[in-house]
Amino acid sequence: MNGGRLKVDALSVRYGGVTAVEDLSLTVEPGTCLALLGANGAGKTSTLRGIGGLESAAGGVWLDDLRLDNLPASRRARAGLGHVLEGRHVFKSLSVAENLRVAAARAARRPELDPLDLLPELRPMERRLAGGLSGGQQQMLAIARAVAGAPRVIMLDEPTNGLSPKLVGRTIEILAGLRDAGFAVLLVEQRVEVAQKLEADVVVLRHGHVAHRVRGTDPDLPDLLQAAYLS
Ligand SMILES: Nc1ncnc2c1ncn2[C@@H]1O[C@H](COP(=O)(O)OP(=O)(O)OP(=O)(O)O)[C@@H](O)[C@H]1O
Repeated sequence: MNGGRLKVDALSVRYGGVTAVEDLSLTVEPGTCLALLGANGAGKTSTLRGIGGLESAAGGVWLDDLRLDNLPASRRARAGLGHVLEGRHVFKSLSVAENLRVAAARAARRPELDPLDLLPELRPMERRLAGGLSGGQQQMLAIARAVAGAPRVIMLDEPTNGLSPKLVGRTIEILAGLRDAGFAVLLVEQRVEVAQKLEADVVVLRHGHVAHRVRGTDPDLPDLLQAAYLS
């Protein structure tokens, strides 16, 4: 079984005097997708970074019964919290295959899902340097690296950012594949269509607070988002 339940209780993230996220609680069940939507600066990235241990945060974070919030980021990752950071983090001077090997070497167990089965388009590129791949291909590799790390929950920060419409569609398929493989998927997005097509649970953030909790399939979602973006 790939997935685990991610539970976040009363998360707050502050940068000096700036409160980026306050009192945010959410749960992502295995085999489901939750999308955090909201305007620029609403606190989406800070939420993922707080959960992942990349920013200091108050509040509780659990993966099933294991409490993570007192662990450093590396231990959270080994416990099964995968994190695809904003901006295609890959080792540019290593090949695709080496990128995957490094990620697998850090993992606490073997992944049940072979990343190249999820992303077969990377197979012909295994020997190429990651730095020579297109932006979209690097984004696919970043997702593959997270899967190679044998996660149980996968967090992704704007995985469709800067992609062509065709690759946005492919990314949605890949995210659906992760969800259907049983992972709990926590996604930060700017594109409402991604949440809609994935039939995700949606949390709309506004100024670091939850403005709405709706289903991605809710026909009111675009209007709610517009109101949240304008206020
Ligand atoms: N390292 C930092 N230092 C100080 N303030 C920060 C830092 N990172 C983010 N912030 C502030 O925290 C708030 C939330 O930022 P965050 O990046 O989490 O929002 P976001 O919803 O992900 O935005 P975007 O869609 O633009 O990426 C903003 O006011 C931002 O200016």
